[in-house]
Amino acid sequence: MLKQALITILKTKAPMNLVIEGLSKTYPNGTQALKGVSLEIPTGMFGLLGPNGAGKSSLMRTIATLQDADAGSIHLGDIDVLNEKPKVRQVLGYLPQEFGVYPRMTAYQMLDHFAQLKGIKNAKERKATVRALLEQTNLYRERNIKLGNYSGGMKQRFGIAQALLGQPKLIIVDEPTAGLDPAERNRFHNLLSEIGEHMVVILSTHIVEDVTNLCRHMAIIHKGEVLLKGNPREVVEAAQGKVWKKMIAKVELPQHQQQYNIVSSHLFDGKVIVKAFGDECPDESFEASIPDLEDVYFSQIKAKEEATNAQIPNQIQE
Ligand SMILES: Nc1ncnc2c1ncn2[C@@H]1O[C@H](COP(=O)(O)OP(=O)(O)OP(=O)(O)O)[C@@H](O)[C@H]1O
Repeated sequence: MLKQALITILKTKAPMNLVIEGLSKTYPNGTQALKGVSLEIPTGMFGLLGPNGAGKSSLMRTIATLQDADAGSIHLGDIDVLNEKPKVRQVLGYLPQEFGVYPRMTAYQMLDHFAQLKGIKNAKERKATVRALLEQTNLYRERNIKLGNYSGGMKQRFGIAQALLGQPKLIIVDEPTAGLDPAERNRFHNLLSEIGEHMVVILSTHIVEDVTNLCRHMAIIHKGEVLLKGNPREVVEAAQGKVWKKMIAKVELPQHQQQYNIVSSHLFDGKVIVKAFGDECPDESFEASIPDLEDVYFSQIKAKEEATNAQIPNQIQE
């Protein structure tokens, strides 16, 4: 019975792609949060990577039918997301950035309540579904603990359990691992990757490691624009021979930032390792470094920042 319920939860008919085309959004205060975003997101884990304020939540909320766009389209399979909101809500599981729970209810009571709201009326079916989800998210043993006493990681796993109710075809998780300790993060990663085998899972995050570890496809977004998209491994391969590193004293950092295209700096053993990005080795004081996704991410963000800053004087002249 339990196994059957789990299979039912995870079963999807045909794989569904999420296709976003030319999506734009400007808030009433004039902030342009999305500027013509286009993405094709297949079944599996998709990482949407960007710093704070990049536009990730705006995009997630629009896909989750919680806010409207000014222009563009979103299709999930044959569902027109912007114009068929009730249909989307039937196949959507959403774990928002701020996920509120009733602290005095136990996980079991709350999930049972959510299951009723999702329309699972049959008590026997609901019991099996709730149990299967608590098992899957590794919370069954803690099912009778009040949610107010859950740790951050347990709350996030509970958030996934509620998002999985109703056999979703699309799961959206917004910044889910912020604030989790390494063990909890690891557990959460395992859970997400298991789910990602069966449906479209969009993971919005500013934590590069989450995307490296989990995602088959990704995009980097900043200032409302998609800067790069692809497979994380291929994206990193394309940066081979372009990352250069050097160890310096802390006091030398400002001068290096001025002189070279430094994309990141990490403290190491009381010193600083700086990394520069470029086709040529900056000079003989640098050595070649094996690139990783963080190098690519920082170089993209920096290039975008510089391009935006370079535009400002032109705008003033006009
Ligand atoms: N309701 C709103 N009204 C006005 N501006 C908004 C609103 N929501 C977001 N913004 C602005 O839109 C831009 C994108 O914000 P968004 O929350 O989508 O980014 P984010 O990548 O999710 O960042 P964070 O991780 O900090 O939430 C930011 O400049 C933000 O200040």
